[in-house]
Amino acid sequence: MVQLLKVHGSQNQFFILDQTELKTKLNQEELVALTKQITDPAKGLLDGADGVLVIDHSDHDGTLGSMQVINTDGSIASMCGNGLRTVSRYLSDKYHQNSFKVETMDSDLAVHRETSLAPGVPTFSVEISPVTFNKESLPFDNLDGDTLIDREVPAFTKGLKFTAIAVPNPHLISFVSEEVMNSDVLGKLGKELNQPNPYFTDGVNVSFAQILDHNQLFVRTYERGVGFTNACGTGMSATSLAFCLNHPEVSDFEETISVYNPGGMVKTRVHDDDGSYHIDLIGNATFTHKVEIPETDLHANQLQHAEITDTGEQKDYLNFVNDLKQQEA
Ligand SMILES: N[C@@H](CCC[C@H](N)C(=O)O)C(=O)O
Repeated sequence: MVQLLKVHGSQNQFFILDQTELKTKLNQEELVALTKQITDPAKGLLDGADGVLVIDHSDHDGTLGSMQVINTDGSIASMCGNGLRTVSRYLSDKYHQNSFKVETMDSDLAVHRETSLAPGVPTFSVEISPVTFNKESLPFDNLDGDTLIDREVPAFTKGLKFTAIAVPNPHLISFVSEEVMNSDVLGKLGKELNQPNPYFTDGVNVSFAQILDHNQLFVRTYERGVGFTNACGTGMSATSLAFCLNHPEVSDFEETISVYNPGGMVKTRVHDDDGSYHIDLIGNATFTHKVEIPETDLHANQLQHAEITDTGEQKDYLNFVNDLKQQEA
């Protein structure tokens, strides 16, 4: 039997598969097929998820393992902030270390265990970097200029300003009113830019943000390869950077920013090292279920013999979210 975990960061949900625990690792084709099946709300397990996080060995200095991110549609993402927190907890528990690095597609990122956000809510801080703005790294095309920072793009939506940032996965961000946040604009734009289109040929994660107060945001994201999610960690990190750059009167580099999202709340801290940026993303790493499954079934993409155990952790997470709502009221 092999153990998978169902996990979430701000209720952005994933299954974790540790390839190092298998007799025979799943090949890339098997991983993609498993992801499409297990994350499907109808055909998968536990109402599906937003992707699969695949852990493997890493031989890089200071790392305890590597993480590959597979979106629910089978596309591969270079990074996942909420996912990295849960992978960090998994590796931290497995190797009894609280501060280390995790190899991701583009870089080895520093992570560490943090003081819990609330009782029973394990919390991790992860580094979000490298950060770039140039059109080649996102990539984008057919928009004026080599970067897109706080500019109107009428082809996207009239009257809104957009900022494009790679962290290193691609994000398009707009600061909007409450009315626009509650409209169907984000859903329509997210869908348009994640089907064949002349602007973001590889698709893009689209986030709308509302400024709530000094160093306080609400962010909602339509994710590439997934659709609407409860939260997107890299999206909230990129949005925090756009907040510091575009709205300096209500935000501070190096200070804690509270980022509320439909799945809860995270904290970010944006660092400016002489124009080179990186972000700390701090939030929950919750394991909701353990899934035991025969290894042969995993290779054959058959899920009917999976045995599921509830960890009981979600109760504490929901208490944390309820406390946030009470503080708001
Ligand atoms: N939910 C993630 C981002 C996952 C990848 C994204 N959909 C992409 O394709 O870039 C996060 O928490 O960062």
